[in-house]
Amino acid sequence: MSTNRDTTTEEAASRVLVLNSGSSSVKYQLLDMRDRSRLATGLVERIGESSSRLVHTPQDGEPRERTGRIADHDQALKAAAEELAADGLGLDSPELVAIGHRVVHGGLKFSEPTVITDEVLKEIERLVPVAPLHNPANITGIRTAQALRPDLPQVAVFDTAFHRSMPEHAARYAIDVETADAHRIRRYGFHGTSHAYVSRRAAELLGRPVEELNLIVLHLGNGASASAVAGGKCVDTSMGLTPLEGLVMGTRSGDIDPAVTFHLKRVAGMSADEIDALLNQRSGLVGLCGDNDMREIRRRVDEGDERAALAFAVYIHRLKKYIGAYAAVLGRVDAVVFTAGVGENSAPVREAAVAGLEGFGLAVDPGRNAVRSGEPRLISPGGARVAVAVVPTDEELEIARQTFALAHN
Ligand SMILES: Nc1ncnc2c1ncn2[C@@H]1O[C@H](COP(=O)(O)OP(=O)(O)O)[C@@H](O)[C@H]1O
Ligand SMILES: CC(=O)OP(=O)(O)O
Ligand SMILES: [Mg+2]
Repeated sequence: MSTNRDTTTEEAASRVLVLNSGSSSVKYQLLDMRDRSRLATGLVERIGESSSRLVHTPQDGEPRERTGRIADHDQALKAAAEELAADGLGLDSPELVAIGHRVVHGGLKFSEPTVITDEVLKEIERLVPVAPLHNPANITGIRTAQALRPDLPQVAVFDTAFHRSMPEHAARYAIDVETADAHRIRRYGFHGTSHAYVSRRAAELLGRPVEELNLIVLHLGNGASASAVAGGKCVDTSMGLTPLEGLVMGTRSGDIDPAVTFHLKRVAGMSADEIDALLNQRSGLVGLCGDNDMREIRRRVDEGDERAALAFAVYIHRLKKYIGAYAAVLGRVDAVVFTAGVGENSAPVREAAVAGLEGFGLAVDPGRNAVRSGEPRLISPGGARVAVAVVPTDEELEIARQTFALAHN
């Protein structure tokens, strides 16, 4: 009898809550892993400001909105828990099997999803200086979730994990080896959950095993990174020790001459913290033109705004350089894949990124590129040597999948 009941309970317990805590936002999703359906999704934005906003969307209902100051990530998560409870999906449910957390920096230790122990949490804390915008928020999310459900496994899924396969020559900076090793200075890479998921989905779209494919994946969100993926494994990626290196982003500079920092210190008298804030928060698209939303930038470009046009041109030029670099790293490219907010939605970015790269076998069909869809799709012309694709990312589903698999073992 009791065995039967246990089995039933185990079968019923199939829900995973996923938390993706960013510097000023929390995205959350409650998924039922039997059919991977989303029972509820939500977003808390502008945490810490007076204009905070929570939007909660139940599976079969209308979105509900709360406005007014949400002081920190702890309050944000508690507000999300209240919204879930209002739908009968409270965190006290016995059907919840685990909580999965996106953790941005996993350093050298973590290359797999990991059940969070005190020791694991200490290591995530130790890595705060190399992910100052992200790890502190991830830690608060973990602590609040632990307090709400101390009995449940809490699982960390690391942005860095997928990139641990990078060969040493791609992960090393060309600086003194002893200094680098003493301070664990190397290239870690981020957005790995997205790069891995999108690579697999791109292979499905192309109808070929991922093991046979060489892909360039362009994750263009507010943070942005490019990866060279050979046979499903990352061989190079544009972010480094921190998520500051590489592409031009919403507020981050991406690649600059490291001497710019000494120059700002010596000549402009700026402190390390001031330079950090400049490069992470007041650079990139926002630094170049005052806006970081690609929709707004394109609107301004279309109206003839010169600063927006320059920002767009700098963004595209950097993107092209990485496409070219990764074509060289891979030797042969089967597909270039666009993903994340900008990559999935901005036809002008995709068109401009590939323009002039016919010599690499790259082209975009204007009709296909103009299609708006939530589905993976090809945007290259029929018969093109290299496929160009749009593949929506789903970091939350991937985190849920990995969390569920680990909680069941
Ligand atoms: N329709 C659109 N056209 C162009 N850009 C868009 C569109 N929708 C969203 N974006 C861009 O996507 C960005 C957010 O991407 P997202 O992947 O959600 O970022 P993050 O996860 O880093 O917050 C926004 O800053 C905006 O520039
Ligand atoms: C690592 C990183 O840049 O993440 P996000 O794009 O969420 O800021
Ligand atoms: Mg993102």
